[in-house]
Amino acid sequence: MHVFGLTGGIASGKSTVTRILRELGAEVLDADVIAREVVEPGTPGLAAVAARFPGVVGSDGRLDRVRLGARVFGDPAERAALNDITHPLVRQAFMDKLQALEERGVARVIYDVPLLIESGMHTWMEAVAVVWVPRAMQKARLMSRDGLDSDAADARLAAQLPLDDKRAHATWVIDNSGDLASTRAQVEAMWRAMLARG
Ligand SMILES: CC(C)(COP(=O)(O)OP(=O)(O)OC[C@H]1O[C@@H](n2cnc3c(N)ncnc32)[C@H](O)[C@@H]1O)[C@@H](O)C(=O)NCCC(=O)NCCS
Ligand SMILES: Nc1ncnc2c1ncn2[C@@H]1O[C@H](COP(=O)(O)OP(=O)(O)OP(=O)(O)O)[C@@H](O)[C@H]1O
Repeated sequence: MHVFGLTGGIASGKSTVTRILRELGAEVLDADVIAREVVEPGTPGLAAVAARFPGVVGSDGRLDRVRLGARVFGDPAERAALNDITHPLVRQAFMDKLQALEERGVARVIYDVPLLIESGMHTWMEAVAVVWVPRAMQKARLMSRDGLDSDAADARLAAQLPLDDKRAHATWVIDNSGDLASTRAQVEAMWRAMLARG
């Protein structure tokens, strides 16, 4: 099975690229979705997060993501503590899903991971796609999509390697600074290249 990594930065356009890939018939696994599954109510993941970060589970038994985000995005040590809990769980769940897809005979899988390069997981991938935009555009899209002020956007951007550094690891760079038609054309070319690998 071919396993390709897809990454970018917050609000760089990974979801947009993923949507196009799925339309083309690609099987895409999303680390943000898996990261939510491993902290669903009743999971060992949520128990571990709750033990390390008191007060982040609401009265409904669900993770209060806004409160936890406020604790970790501006604080590298707290973020590292959260990553130490969640990342091994996300990795294991990804491996389980990959195995299930392999058993179904799926030939290629794309794994969408915001922190692919920060976590070193890009080295497991056959090839890597980076969804890139200039930093000022990334910040503007982040502020407008999530309703963040400038400081909150900067805190989230500072929690990730800059896109200009990530693109150095890319087999394919998708430049998402143009219109959606331009992005679509690049994604279609990349998908053809993935198919051509057999
Ligand atoms: C801190 C949490 C609760 C904030 O939740 P929220 O709903 O606001 O954001 P969401 O999960 O949708 O993430 C949005 C984006 O934030 C960035 N991000 C998320 N977690 C991290 C992190 N630990 N470090 C740096 N950036 C991160 C990613 O670009 C992600 O796409 C949540 O992101 C979380 O539990 N993070 C830890 C798990 C993780 O590392 N996930 C990333 C994929 S492995
Ligand atoms: N080519 C484009 N032109 C204009 N706006 C765009 C383009 N691509 C994405 N956007 C907008 O930018 C924002 C970020 O895009 P998207 O949600 O796809 O990013 P993402 O990388 O998946 O972000 P995250 O990892 O934070 O979920 C969205 O509001 C989206 O509608």
